[in-house]
Amino acid sequence: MKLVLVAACALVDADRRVLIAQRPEGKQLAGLWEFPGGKVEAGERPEDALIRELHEELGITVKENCLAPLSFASHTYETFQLLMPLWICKRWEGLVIQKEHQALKWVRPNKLRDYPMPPADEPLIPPLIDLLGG
Ligand SMILES: Nc1nc2c([nH]c(=O)n2[C@@H]2O[C@H](COP(=O)(O)OP(=O)(O)OP(=O)(O)O)[C@@H](O)[C@H]2O)c(=O)[nH]1
Ligand SMILES: [Mg+2]
Repeated sequence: MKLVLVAACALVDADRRVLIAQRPEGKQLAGLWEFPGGKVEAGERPEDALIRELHEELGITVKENCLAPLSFASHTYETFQLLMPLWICKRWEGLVIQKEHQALKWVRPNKLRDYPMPPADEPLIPPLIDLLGG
């Protein structure tokens, strides 16, 4: 089965809330809430892919030394195997703006389960609660 590598990020604000974004209509898993990020292109470093996606999707500029690895998701979807490292980022340049998603929301980690997320994302919630204290 095809392995798809996706780089994703939990942006964390001063109140220890995490940014989630609602996937656009017409895309796979439309309407579900996800961590910003996207597919790593051929020959691209995952960190570069993430920095690129954060700029495309949210308009922010992130430096690589402001990305810390937190966990990863591995999930078997019907047509592909997803492998998705999740970085955490507390510092960036620019204001977060909604460019490609239906909506953006800052939520405390222990409230993430109130928002329907892709099935791959569930195991990423406990490490966020551990790190950020719920
Ligand atoms: N960004 C992101 N993708 C996720 C998450 N969870 C999850 O299963 N995925 C899956 O990972 C894949 C990457 O999705 P994506 O739509 O963000 O990719 P992309 O930004 O490169 O968009 P594009 O392929 O339309 O250009 C999708 O199949 C998506 O369903 C998540 O939390 N964040
Ligand atoms: Mg994306």
